[in-house]
Amino acid sequence: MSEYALELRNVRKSFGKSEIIRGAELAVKPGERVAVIGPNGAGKSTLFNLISGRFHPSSGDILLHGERINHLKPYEINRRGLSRSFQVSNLFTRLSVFENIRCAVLWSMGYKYAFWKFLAELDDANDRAEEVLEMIKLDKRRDVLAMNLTYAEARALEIGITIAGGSSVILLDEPTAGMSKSETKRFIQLIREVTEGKTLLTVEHDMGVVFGLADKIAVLVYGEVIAFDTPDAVRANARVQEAYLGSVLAEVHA
Ligand SMILES: Nc1ncnc2c1ncn2[C@@H]1O[C@H](COP(=O)(O)OP(=O)(O)OP(=O)(O)O)[C@@H](O)[C@H]1O
Repeated sequence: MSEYALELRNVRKSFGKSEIIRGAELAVKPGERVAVIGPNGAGKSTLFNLISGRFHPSSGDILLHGERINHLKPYEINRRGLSRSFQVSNLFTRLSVFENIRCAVLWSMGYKYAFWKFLAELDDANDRAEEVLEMIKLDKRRDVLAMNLTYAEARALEIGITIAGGSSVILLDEPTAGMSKSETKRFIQLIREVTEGKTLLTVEHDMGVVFGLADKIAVLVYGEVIAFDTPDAVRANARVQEAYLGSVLAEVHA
């Protein structure tokens, strides 16, 4: 077993002639919470798409628990224990909160339309769905249709769907985007709770969230990880100050 939950080794990705990811390196230990930050267009979303299998690297390796996942499809990577947050628009809006979670649980159990298997597993799926509802604090909203949730509740449901299958590596793309300050604060706490003991990667622009949530920060600039360290070390890193964080921190302080 590898020492790392997730590893990127000299990962490159080009679209046509433009190289967007240029030799990215990252080694995340099990249980670490990592925020990926960087200027607009640095390649953060592309990196997430590479890790979750939506894109394949042009070269280099991506390893999940020591196993190469470069050429696997998203669902194959998911089956190996990596789960990426779906956007709110991917919720089943006409299903209840409970049913949304149960779908995610059944999917993770490998339910493949076999009715006998479905019946045998339904009790387990129901129990797990109830457990997840409590974790995301939507148990009192269990029968509400997803389309009738508030924005923050819908984002909590999205997190619930992401963690429902028990994946050990979780990718969240700007989990607090669009939330008010007080919602954001509560949500950071929720994310901390539901990802306890798991490996977490987030893409984040909000520095309050980054410093509130992350054990480590990966700074991506022009498709390269120029720093990967604790928040304090990254804050003090001259190269990061120069390339990115200096201006962002000045803004935050202002
Ligand atoms: N499928 C694609 N085909 C061509 N170019 C792409 C594709 N996906 C992303 N790019 C380009 O890659 C670059 C990096 O985009 P990406 O969305 O990964 O950056 P980002 O760091 O997530 O940016 P932001 O912070 O603004 O969301 C951009 O110049 C973008 O136009």
